[in-house]
Amino acid sequence: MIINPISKISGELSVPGDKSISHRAIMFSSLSDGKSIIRNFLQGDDCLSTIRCFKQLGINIIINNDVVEVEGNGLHGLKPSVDILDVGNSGTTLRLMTGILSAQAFDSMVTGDSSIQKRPMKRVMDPLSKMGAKIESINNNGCAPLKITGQPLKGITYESPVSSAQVKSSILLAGLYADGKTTVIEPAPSRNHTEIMLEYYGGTITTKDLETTVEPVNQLKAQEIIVPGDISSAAFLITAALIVPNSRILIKNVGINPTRNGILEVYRRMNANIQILNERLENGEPVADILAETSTLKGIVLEGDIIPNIIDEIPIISVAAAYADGQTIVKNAEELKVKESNRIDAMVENLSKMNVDIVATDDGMIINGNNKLKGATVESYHDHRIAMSLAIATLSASGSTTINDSDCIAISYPGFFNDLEKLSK
Ligand SMILES: O=C(O)C1=C[C@@H](OP(=O)(O)O)[C@@H](O)[C@H](O)C1
Ligand SMILES: C=C(OP(=O)(O)O)C(=O)O
Repeated sequence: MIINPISKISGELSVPGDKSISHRAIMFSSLSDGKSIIRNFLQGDDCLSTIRCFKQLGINIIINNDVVEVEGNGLHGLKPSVDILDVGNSGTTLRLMTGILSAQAFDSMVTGDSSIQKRPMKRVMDPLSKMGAKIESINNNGCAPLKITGQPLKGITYESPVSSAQVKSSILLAGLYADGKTTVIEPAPSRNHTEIMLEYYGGTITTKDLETTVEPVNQLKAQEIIVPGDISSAAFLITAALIVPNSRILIKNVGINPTRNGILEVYRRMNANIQILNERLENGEPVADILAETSTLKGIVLEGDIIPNIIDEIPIISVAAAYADGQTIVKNAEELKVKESNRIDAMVENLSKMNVDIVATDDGMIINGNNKLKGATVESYHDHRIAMSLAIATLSASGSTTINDSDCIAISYPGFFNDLEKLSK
C-alpha cells in the first residue's frame, strides 16, 4: 500500500465496533439461553475468528452485515469440535476461549497463525491449572497449539503478575464453571468489558479496587447488545486530525469506558484540541462523540498504571510524539513485546526509517520530537496497529510511504483506508 501526505482531514464518521466487546458478545451469547442480537459487530478478521470457533463448537450464528444473531446453547451446551479450533491472529480469542474450554466435558485442540504460536500462553495456563484445568502446550514451549482436556474446576484467588484483561477474563470465564468463587487480583486495572457484559447477561461479579470476584452460575440469559465504536480504531483518526494542519473531525459513538480511554487523557496532557461530546451509557458501556482538531502537541512521560489502559494505542501515540515539541518517554510497556509483533522494535525501526529520532529502551521507547518526517518503505510485520500507525505518520510527512504487508489492517479495522479517504476529500 502506498500512502501520500494530505493537506487536511475533515468531516464526520463512525468507526467500526469495538473489537474487545465484539469478541465477548459472541462468547457470552453462545453460553446464554436464547437468541442474542449483536448490533454494530466488528467484522474484522479477529472477531470473525471467534465466530468461526464458536460455530465449530456447535453454536448457530448468523451474520447480516454488522448485525449478528447468536442462538445460545446455555453454559453446558457447547459441543466438541471435530476439527482443530483456529483462532487466526487473535490473542483475545485464544486466551478467553481457553478459559471456557478448560471447564467443558470434552477435549479440544486450539491453534492459530504463526504470530499466535509465539504468544505466551503460560500466563493463562498457570492460573487455569491451579483451578484444576489440564492444558498441554503441544510443542512444550508455553504457546499454542494447545490440547485442553476438559475438567471440573475449583474456585481460586489468583494474584496475576501482569495487568492483562485477557488473563483476567480467561480466569473469570473458567470461574463461571468452578465449584466456588474465583478472584483475580491485578497489579493495575485492565479493561473491564468482561465484567460489564457478564453482569448484563445475568452473572454475578464484583470489583473492589484491583480485585474482581466472579461466582459460578447456572444460567446466562440472551441479550441485545449494541457494540460501541472502537476507541483503539478511533485513536488513528484522532491522531491524524491532531498532526495534519487545518483538520477538524467528529467521530460519533465511540466507547469511552474509563479502563480504555487513557488515550484521551494522554492527548489532553500533550496539549491536544479534543472535546468529548454527548456522553451516554449503552449496555452499561459509556459512549460519546469525539471532536479532534489540529494541535500543537508537546512531549510527555508515560508510565505506571496508565500503560495497560493505552496498551494498544502506544504505537500511534509514538507517532503523535514524533510530531510533538520536546521529548516523550514511554516506560513500563514491556507487554508491547508480546503482541502481534514486538511493537517497540517495530515502531522504532520503522519511524527511524522515516527520519524520526527514536530509540528503544528495555521497557518502552524515547522519542525526541520536532522531527521532519520523510516517506520510506516500511514493514507492518503483519501487525494491524503497526500498519495503521505508519499510514497516519505519513499524512504529515514529505514524500510517499510504501507499507509492506498492509492487508493485516483488516484484523481490526477493515474500512480504514476508505474512512481515511472520505475524511481527506
Ligand atoms: O481483552 C482484550 O480484549 C484485549 C486485551 C489486551 O491484551 P492483554 O490482555 O494481553 O493486555 C489488548 O492488547 C488486546 O488488544 C485486547
Ligand atoms: C493485541 C491485540 O489483539 P489480540 O491480543 O487479541 O491479538 C490488538 O488488537 O492490538
